[in-house]
Amino acid sequence: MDSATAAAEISPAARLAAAEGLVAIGAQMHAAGWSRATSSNYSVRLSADPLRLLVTASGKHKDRLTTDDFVLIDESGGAVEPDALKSSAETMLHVVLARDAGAGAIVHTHSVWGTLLSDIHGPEGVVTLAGYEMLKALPGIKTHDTAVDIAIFPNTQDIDALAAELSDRLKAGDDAVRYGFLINKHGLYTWADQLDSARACVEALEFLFECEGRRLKL
Ligand SMILES: CSC[C@@H](O)[C@@H](O)C(=O)COP(=O)(O)O
Ligand SMILES: [Zn+2]
Repeated sequence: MDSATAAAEISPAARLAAAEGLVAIGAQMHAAGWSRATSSNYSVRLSADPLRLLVTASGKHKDRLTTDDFVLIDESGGAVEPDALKSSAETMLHVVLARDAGAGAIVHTHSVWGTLLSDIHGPEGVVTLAGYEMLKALPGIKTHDTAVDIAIFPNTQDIDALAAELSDRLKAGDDAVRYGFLINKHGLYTWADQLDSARACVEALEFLFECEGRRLKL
């Protein structure tokens, strides 16, 4: 067995722990109203080199995930194991985030406030979140006295094209894709080194989207 093959072998215990964490995230995101009607996808990176990600299978209700509802994928977005379920339609976004942003866990949500804000600010291609204490829940932010740009990409069913555009912006060090990004009238992607930290990022960003949305309404 060569070293790459050996490194690609994922221990059943690590895979099960990741799946259990993702099942719990699904229940939480659904309960919050951010993953309704089979929307959303989530992943955990189990190996960086070679890349191995455990990603949700496509079309699953996120409040009823089981540890069998995940697919182990490689750097091409293909399933590693035979007879695997079909992985998320948005698998390539997870691959790019794990590869080019160094994400250890990725969470995609479809909240009402994120969807509305992505529409309202869609023409500018960015929504700016400024001055909120909750910004300190994002990695590395130590004060409310700051502003975070969240990029808004046009929605598309061509996920390979979106993944390529995202990759270019991550490699260019674009600040608007540092903490997450929105897709127009679609939803949020955010990530962190661990699933628990990614959960904090989702909760913070969704809170901030709701603040911005309600502020506009008021
Ligand atoms: C229910 S529509 C949402 C989908 O089109 C997609 O955006 C999504 O988030 C879930 O797709 P999936 O293939 O199940 O990962
Ligand atoms: Zn989606």
